[in-house]
Amino acid sequence: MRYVSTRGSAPALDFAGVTLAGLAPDGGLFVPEQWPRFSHEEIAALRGLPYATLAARIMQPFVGDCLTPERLQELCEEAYGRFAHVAVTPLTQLDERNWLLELFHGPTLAFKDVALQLLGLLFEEFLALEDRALTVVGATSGDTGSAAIDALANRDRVEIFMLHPAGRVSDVQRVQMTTVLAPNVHNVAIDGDFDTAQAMVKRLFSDRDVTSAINIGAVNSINWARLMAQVVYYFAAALQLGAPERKIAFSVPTGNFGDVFAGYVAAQMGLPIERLVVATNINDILFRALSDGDYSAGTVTPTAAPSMDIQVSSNFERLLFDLGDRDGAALAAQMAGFEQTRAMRLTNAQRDGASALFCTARADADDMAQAMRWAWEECDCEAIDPHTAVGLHAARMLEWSNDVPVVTLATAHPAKFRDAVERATGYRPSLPPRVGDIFAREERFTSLSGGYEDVRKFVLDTAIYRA
Ligand SMILES: Cc1ncc(COP(=O)(O)O)c(C=O)c1O
Ligand SMILES: N[C@@H](CCOP(=O)(O)O)C(=O)O
Repeated sequence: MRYVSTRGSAPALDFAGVTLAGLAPDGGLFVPEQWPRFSHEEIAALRGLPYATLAARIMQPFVGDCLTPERLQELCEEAYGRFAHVAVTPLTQLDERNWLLELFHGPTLAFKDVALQLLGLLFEEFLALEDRALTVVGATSGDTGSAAIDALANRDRVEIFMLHPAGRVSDVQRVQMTTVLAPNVHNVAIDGDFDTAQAMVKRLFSDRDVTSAINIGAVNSINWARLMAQVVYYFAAALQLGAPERKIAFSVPTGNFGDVFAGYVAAQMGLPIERLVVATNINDILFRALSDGDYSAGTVTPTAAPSMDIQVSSNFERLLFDLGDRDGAALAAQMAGFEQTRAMRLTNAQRDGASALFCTARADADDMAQAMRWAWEECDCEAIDPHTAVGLHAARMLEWSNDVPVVTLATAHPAKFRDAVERATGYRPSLPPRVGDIFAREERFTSLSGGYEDVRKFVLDTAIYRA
């Protein structure tokens, strides 16, 4: 399998190449040259497999000959062996139509662990083969940071700089990152929001002084391997609910458009998906883009679902590329316009293509609180976090044909956002024992307030590994 850039002018790479490269050198995002496709019979044959085996089967066509099937299976067993639930991503039924897909049984309590536990192992594998080291630079609104740090702390040949927006992550998210004192972990709090941090990270990838000094890599959903691993749980859930004989809908709390794009990939691979609901909070650029073609970034408003406080949704570019006849030059021009003005209109082809599979809904603070209360009061004391609540609100307000099960992705453990859950329901979820005594530990991070130049200097001065 080869991978091409959404902006059309970077050389194609294999799976190991894109895993280590992160962002394409032309500023685009890597996507597979074509979508692998499973037949109805091949999908039916996946039913009942243990999660790690299912993961290896779904991912093998993307990995190609960069890993043998046996080695991929071993890595999946190691990555998913750390999850606290034997099913890895279990389903819970809420009522006759609604289900939750619990994606928070990994070490850091959010769906990011599903991909990042594997990505840490893939880095180690490919870096050893190539005998080199990687300096990962990432941006987080809270969950990617904790999951990536857990996955990479103390690993050989890799170090991580993680930028989080100061004061805009939950207390649990912050200490999950800042109490990891491993020498290869560098936490940075920046002045600004997640979009500012993500823009800095992308800029570092195109800064010649940086790329000639360090081998820069990515753990954000910029990195194709992140999305590939997230495709698996769409299959896992749909197979349990009757696929491929039955169509399933998914409601996905969305910020950077990575998780829901993984659902789109599952559909391209042949999984019968009725609809993908792009559920946003009031930072609603995707809601506006999908409902009336207006992709323009406003300012970020802090909400009770801080991980989705995003206005520039990185992976939307991957969808626009696929819906626009994969014309990299045209998309490069469209994205350059967006980067200058922070606004763009979707073309008719992009809008029509998106509406065939996606629909969208938006949740404000009351909607989120009501969804958390509904789950708690009407569904046998089911505590859900505010991000999941955005998805559940959308799942419940949209109209569905009779026999379609609707699966809301439960993207974080309620204890990660226990203040918001308590405000809505009166119940304060406790942190599971696997998180340990994080509030008793020493915190360490560097605060940088001077913008891009400060961050760049810090990375160059601090990096352990050199290109
Ligand atoms: C808990 C949680 N839910 C939902 C999202 C949104 O996912 P995505 O950015 O892949 O759209 C995030 C952040 O990515 C998150 O951390
Ligand atoms: N919500 C994310 C934002 C970064 O998204 P990513 O999926 O591109 O890594 C976070 O928790 O950091």
